[in-house]
Amino acid sequence: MILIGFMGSGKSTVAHTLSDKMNLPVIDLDKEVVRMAGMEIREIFETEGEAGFRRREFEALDQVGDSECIVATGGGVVTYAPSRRLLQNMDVPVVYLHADFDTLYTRIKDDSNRPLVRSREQVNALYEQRLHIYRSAADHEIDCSASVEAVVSKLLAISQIRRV
Ligand SMILES: Nc1ncnc2c1ncn2[C@@H]1O[C@H](COP(=O)(O)OP(=O)(O)O)[C@@H](O)[C@H]1O
Ligand SMILES: O=C(O)C1=C[C@@H](OP(=O)(O)O)[C@@H](O)[C@H](O)C1
Ligand SMILES: [Mg+2]
Repeated sequence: MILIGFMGSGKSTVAHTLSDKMNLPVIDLDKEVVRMAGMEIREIFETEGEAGFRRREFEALDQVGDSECIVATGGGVVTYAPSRRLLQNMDVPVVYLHADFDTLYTRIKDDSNRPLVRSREQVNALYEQRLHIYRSAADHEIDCSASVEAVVSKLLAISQIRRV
């Protein structure tokens, strides 16, 4: 299962709970990029720009291949066409974690680890730009403004559907 959605939708958090329940490993693409680059995300953005980060994120996604796991993507993975194509070609459900902007912004506004979290207006513009891309890239959409446990239950239900 591949989790997509805006920053703060809980992809990294719920991937871990889901992995415990499904007994599958987690791949958090941000962590893979950091590991493969030997640099923090902020450092990659500073030295290589967002374009460099997207290429590294693509390489990390490409390495997932067909391994059975829970993938927590970074919120911008869908903005890079080669990564979108990879997502499309992976034979696992892609789930979009959706919430309204205020819910997400409250979760991320004080976290300095995300270079694209700038002013509220800038982050809101990014959210508006990306909404339709998430929807067109996903097989399923769930509301992630509920508790982590509730979100995980919905994801478990989706994983059951696809197994039949
Ligand atoms: N369902 C939820 N309800 C409340 N807070 C959440 C929920 N999911 C995630 N969070 C919190 O939001 C922040 C961002 O979560 P994270 O998993 O890093 O999101 P993402 O990987 O999608 O950017 C974290 O502080 C996390 O604890
Ligand atoms: O939305 C984005 O462009 C980004 C989201 C981040 O991941 P999370 O969605 O896990 O915060 C991380 O990949 C990077 O800061 C860029
Ligand atoms: Mg994350």
